[in-house]
Amino acid sequence: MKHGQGTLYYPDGSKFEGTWVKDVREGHGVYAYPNGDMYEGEWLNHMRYPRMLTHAHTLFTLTVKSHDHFSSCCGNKFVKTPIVRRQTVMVDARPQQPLFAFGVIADIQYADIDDGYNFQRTNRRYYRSSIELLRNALDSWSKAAVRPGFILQLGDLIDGHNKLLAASDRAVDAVLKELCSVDAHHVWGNHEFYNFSRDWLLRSKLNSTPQGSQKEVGSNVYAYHFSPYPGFTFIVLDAYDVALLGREESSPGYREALTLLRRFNKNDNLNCPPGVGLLQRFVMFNGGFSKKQLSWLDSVLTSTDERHEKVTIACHLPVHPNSTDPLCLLWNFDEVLAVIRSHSSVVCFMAGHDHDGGYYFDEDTGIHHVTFEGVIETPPDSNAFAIVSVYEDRMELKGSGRVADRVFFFPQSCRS
Ligand SMILES: Nc1ccn([C@@H]2O[C@H](COP(=O)(O)OP(=O)(O)OC[C@H](O)CO)[C@@H](O)[C@H]2O)c(=O)n1
Repeated sequence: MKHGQGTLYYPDGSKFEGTWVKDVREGHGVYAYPNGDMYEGEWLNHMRYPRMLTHAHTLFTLTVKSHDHFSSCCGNKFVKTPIVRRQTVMVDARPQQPLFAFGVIADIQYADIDDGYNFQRTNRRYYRSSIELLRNALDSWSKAAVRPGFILQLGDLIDGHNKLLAASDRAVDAVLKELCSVDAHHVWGNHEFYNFSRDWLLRSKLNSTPQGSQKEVGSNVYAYHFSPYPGFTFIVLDAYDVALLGREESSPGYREALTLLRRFNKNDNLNCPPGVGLLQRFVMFNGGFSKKQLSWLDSVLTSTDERHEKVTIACHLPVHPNSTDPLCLLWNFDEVLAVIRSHSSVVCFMAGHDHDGGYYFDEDTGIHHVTFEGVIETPPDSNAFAIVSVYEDRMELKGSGRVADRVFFFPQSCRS
């Protein structure tokens, strides 16, 4: 057990040098990240306390007791130092400032065409005004007290109708022009593949993979992770890794997808859902993850667990059956749920695709599954976007228009 003063070297190259209480970072310490960033300050329950104050009336105190010494180590790098001390940590009791904030928006599906309807003709689609709603979202984000450091764009940026009108390039340029003032992380949805080939997308501005992590999962899978703030990781997943959309008919991914789809869907039109319940997900406009991507996700989460980070996953397709209409569920949702359930660091799974939105809190794991309402089915006098303010212990999602406000407290498992 790590207890007292010592240094822990993490497998990814980061290190924490400071005080431990029963395997938990508590008291004073320095965390050095592999990229050279460092944080020196107070720690409590594994988390940083950057809001140390000097104004007595705003403080309450927490007493951290340290005693004994280290008796185990990671590798052979621990310094075994006997230590007995009591430390008082002062914590700000005033309303807190978020550590950082980010914006979220889903299914803009812009096209310069008149309004239409979804396939079932139950919901109106506002193709032309969706770009106006994006402008309103950008305006709101730019005026936020803590401006979003980045935007999660959850896929289906432009609508498939553009392809039929030979307007794909024009439409995507128009929307990306609006987004040029922000750092957008783009997720790919089915409408990306109606408009563009996977090769084109990988070479385009819709590939927001940060430099350096390009080849992590393999050149043909669009998945990456980034850390906008120490202790927080975001993972972008490729929901059309195993799919008919965007894969060459001769490719293994296409053949694997066709075999899977044909097993469950006997309809001539593979976009027509088979059966009822969860079987409905086996349609051509959905997709799934390859073993390769799942194993990459597993390895990223092993690393974030070890660092006691909080992870948010962004993906076009929802993966929890209680957070979406089953028609919109990822094909192998059960396999990805098994992976994220086997780790402690995931706090939130954000998706789009189901324009009606959805939400489910998985009590077993403490993971919040949020499916964002689609801009495309949002009337021009409303909107569908969010700003998420991130604190040490929670994320506060402030929704606009059809998106509801929510608070996601981080599960104890990623705090200890
Ligand atoms: N029963 C159905 C449903 C759809 N199709 C065809 O499938 C393609 C994709 O449908 P679409 O509604 O455009 O996909 P979105 O990603 O915009 O929306 C997903 C969810 O439905 C939103 O709630 C399209 O070509 C449809 O015509 C079908 O054949 N049979």
